[in-house]
Amino acid sequence: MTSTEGILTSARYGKDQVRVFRVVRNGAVHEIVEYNVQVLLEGDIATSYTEADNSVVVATDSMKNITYYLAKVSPYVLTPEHFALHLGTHFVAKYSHINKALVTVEKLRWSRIPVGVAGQERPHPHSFIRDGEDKRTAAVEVEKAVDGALTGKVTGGIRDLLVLKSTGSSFTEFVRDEYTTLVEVDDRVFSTSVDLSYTYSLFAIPFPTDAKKLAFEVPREVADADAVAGKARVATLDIFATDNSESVQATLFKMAQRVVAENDAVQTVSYRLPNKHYIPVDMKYIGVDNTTPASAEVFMPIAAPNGLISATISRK
Ligand SMILES: O=c1[nH]c(=O)c2[nH]c(=O)[nH]c2[nH]1
Repeated sequence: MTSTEGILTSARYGKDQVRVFRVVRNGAVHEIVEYNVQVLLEGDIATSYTEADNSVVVATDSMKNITYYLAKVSPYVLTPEHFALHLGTHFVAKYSHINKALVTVEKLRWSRIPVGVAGQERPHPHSFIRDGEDKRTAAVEVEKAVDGALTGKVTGGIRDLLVLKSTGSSFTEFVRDEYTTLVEVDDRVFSTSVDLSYTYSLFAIPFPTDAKKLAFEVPREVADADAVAGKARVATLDIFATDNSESVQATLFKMAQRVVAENDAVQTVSYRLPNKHYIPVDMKYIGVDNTTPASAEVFMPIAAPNGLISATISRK
């Protein structure tokens, strides 16, 4: 017997971890991207849950097929934000009962291999190296209003950007009370795995005149997504490396300020920074000093627990 004790209050479904590799051949010089794509749809799909009505279900297998098809035909495939927007727009334009598409694209690193003798290397036209485990991310929402008007919301970002500095970080003058055991340090190891996301302002998307033709043009609000992503990564690394950090919080704020300052299109910047602790090993038992900031040379990297510092900085 079907229970009527509960009601469906929200529903979305789709395909996760669609792995896509695309090569664009410009003569001998190839451009490549490797993506992990997630597509989730919302709309008039309640009966698929409540009445086993599959007539409203676009199969997640079809969503996977559409992802590969657009990877083949979209002129925007090389930029994660643009590809995600094209995909999202296609879903809501093609299926009248779908009113929201949430598409995330995670871009894996593949950089050109520098070839030649050391010091005089040149980027190879079609050979690449995974030069980092960090991923560029794009999260897009395309929403269709009841009158058919489309709006787009785009969030770009980075995740898993692992960094460490062996000095230029202190932590002092925090609350001291009966629970405090942490000692103040004017020099410490600072390591984090950067998780960054930044939002663009909401924009209108012209309704594709012929969904079959996949009509889509990149809105000007997100036209510079590649440049923004590049500047955000450089700013993050530059501030991390050069800031005389007084805390993860203070360094985070400087990073975010710079991303806002350098990118007119960016409205809010959020960082989530785990503080990956490195504890100086106590060697007093063997008569060796390794615990003061000046003497500490051997550290124990601690997997858990970690601090977790996050904040959102919004354009004034
Ligand atoms: O930069 C830091 N911020 C904190 O909030 C904190 N708390 C802590 O124990 N160590 C640190 N370091």
